[in-house]
Amino acid sequence: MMTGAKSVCASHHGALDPQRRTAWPLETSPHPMQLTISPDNPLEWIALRANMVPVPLLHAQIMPVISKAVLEAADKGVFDAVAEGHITTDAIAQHCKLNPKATGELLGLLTALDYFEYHDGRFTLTRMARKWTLKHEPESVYGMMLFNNRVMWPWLDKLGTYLETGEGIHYHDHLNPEQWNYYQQAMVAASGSEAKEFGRRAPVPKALRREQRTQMLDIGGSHGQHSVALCKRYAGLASTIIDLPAAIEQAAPLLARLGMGDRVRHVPGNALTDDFGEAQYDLVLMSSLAHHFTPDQNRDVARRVAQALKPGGIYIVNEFIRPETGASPELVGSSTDLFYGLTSTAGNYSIAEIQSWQRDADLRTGKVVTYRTMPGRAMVIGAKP
Ligand SMILES: C[S@@+](CC[C@H](N)C(=O)[O-])C[C@H]1O[C@@H](n2cnc3c(N)ncnc32)[C@H](O)[C@@H]1O
Repeated sequence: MMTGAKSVCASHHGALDPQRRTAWPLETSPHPMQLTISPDNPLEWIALRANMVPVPLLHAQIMPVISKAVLEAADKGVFDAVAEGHITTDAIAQHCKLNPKATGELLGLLTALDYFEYHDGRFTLTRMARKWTLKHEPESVYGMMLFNNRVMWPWLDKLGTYLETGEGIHYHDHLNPEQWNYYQQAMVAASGSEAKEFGRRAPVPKALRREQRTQMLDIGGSHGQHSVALCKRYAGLASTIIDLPAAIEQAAPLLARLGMGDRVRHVPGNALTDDFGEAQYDLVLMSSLAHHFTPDQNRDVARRVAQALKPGGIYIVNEFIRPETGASPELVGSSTDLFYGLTSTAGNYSIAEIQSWQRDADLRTGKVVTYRTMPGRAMVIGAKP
């Protein structure tokens, strides 16, 4: 049935569509991974093509409910309750201190969304839910769900004002310590699987393979997962993470549990004003921070990074990429663009824009690595001659 939430699904041509259980041939892929409305039969396909389906109703009525339901389920411990063996509606409601009728409604929606399977009055977690929603699973996005539910959700109310004024909320300026903690936990959750791919596929200067002692600077590096991934791959590499003091207060224990000791260390600072030094780093990474800065600020960061790089060193801007308006739809890049506008007044940038900051800093550009596990993200590389 196309008109249900079940039809609003992520499909990846080339992967298994989770709702339809259909393998799509790789070579038919016109776009990267997309959130789409996916008809279940030829009649629905025709109805969709004939514009008989009220698509905006799905966006306006179904999607907000889906998002909030998933966030509340995580926050109320519903996924973990099922993992711990509370598998009937009443047992889940009792364990999570929820109303049984309301819990039944929530579980129905989450089952339609493929978080649960349901047989004979019992719920079990699907493979997808087990990997991504549980509090203590290594790649879980639980931290992001908590942050989005407790800190970010009220920000969305301000989207109308942002659209009128163009002025975002600049959350880095006024989070309280508890919110900083949710934020840093969210960053761990958001970048856990990405950091693995970054560690495997990030282009590195030859020095990292050849020399015994090499240095990395990780600007806005927070939890340090990207630094750790590279340091595990290159035994001679050590990394300095510069981040805001309030972030480091919360991120320090998150980095400590990765067990890298002094090889990956935090230094409090401000990327907008600090001098990064002179010819001292082989590699500089700035991951998911350019979208909080204006073009001029990013150009200035690139200039100071270029100064701080050794000859042959590289600067990786790891970012969500803003798709050109009218290009193939890419929901991750375009929705995060609006979201970072709302939250920081800045937003995403195109690859060409990022490369222009690097070229203005006399770095050589050309290489761009897109992620296989995350649409809309790329490493944009500038190299110091
Ligand atoms: C979106 S998070 C990205 C974290 C990490 N690099 C990643 O990719 O997962 C942005 C980080 O930049 C930090 N940050 C924001 N403004 C900064 C500034 N002016 N100087 C240094 N760090 C900053 C934040 O505290 C936060 O830890």
